[in-house]
Amino acid sequence: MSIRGLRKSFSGTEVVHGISLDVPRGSFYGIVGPNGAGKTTTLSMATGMLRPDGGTAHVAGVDMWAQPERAKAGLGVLADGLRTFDRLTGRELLTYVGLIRGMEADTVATRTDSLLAAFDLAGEEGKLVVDYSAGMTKKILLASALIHAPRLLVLDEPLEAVDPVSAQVIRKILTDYVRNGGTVVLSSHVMELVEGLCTHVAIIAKGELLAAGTLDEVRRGGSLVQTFIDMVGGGAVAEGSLSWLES
Ligand SMILES: Nc1ncnc2c1ncn2[C@@H]1O[C@H](COP(=O)(O)OP(=O)(O)OP(=O)(O)O)[C@@H](O)[C@H]1O
Repeated sequence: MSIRGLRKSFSGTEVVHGISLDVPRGSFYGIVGPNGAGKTTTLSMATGMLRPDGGTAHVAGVDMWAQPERAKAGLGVLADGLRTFDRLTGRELLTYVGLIRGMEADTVATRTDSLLAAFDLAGEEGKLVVDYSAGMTKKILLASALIHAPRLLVLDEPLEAVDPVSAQVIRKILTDYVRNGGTVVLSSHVMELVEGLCTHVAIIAKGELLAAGTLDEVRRGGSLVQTFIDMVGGGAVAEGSLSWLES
């Protein structure tokens, strides 16, 4: 994936100021940044969900906004807060997503079985997605992003609200996926996760790219948390400003 000069304004205020980033094929790319930095906005523009005000995004050489159908064919997306067809059961949702991707019904059925089992949702398959917990919803949406076997996965906060056992399962699925030639881009606030999983990392703050490269290039011998805090700046609470909280 390659993005060049992506910009976006909401109500006249620019929140992404021309971000460019190259994600090498086969990399596991972590995007980190403080709340409101512009990670979701940037990933939404790169994956064809939010029209940029300027700039371009290419997936496997295909221009996302000029040829969205072609660009999206090899892409799986887990968006943050995106609504889904939640009046379907987990099995129905996976079947629906597989069929609208143009896959054969037999293949959809086989992959649905294996995804429900892999994400430990097989026992819940009769439940409507609207009644799923936050972590279960994350898992079924991740399964939906995988059913057409994309070569690139873009995941916004894939482990948020997920229990430790499921998180371990998701980590293993993603690591195997990259080992077998896939490319993953994920945003996260959890530095340990990014340091443990990712080969590359980008730090975004206030709508700008502060650093990008391999994990070692970015953290330069230190920890990612320290690099992040040094670049983004600390968030000290002024002494006494919450004194009313003290008993
Ligand atoms: N639809 C919208 N309308 C108005 N402002 C928006 C909209 N979407 C995002 N913003 C603003 O754009 C900025 C960047 O938001 P974004 O969600 O991209 O940040 P983020 O880095 O993903 O944050 P977080 O880590 O908290 O999820 C924020 O100031 C946010 O309020």
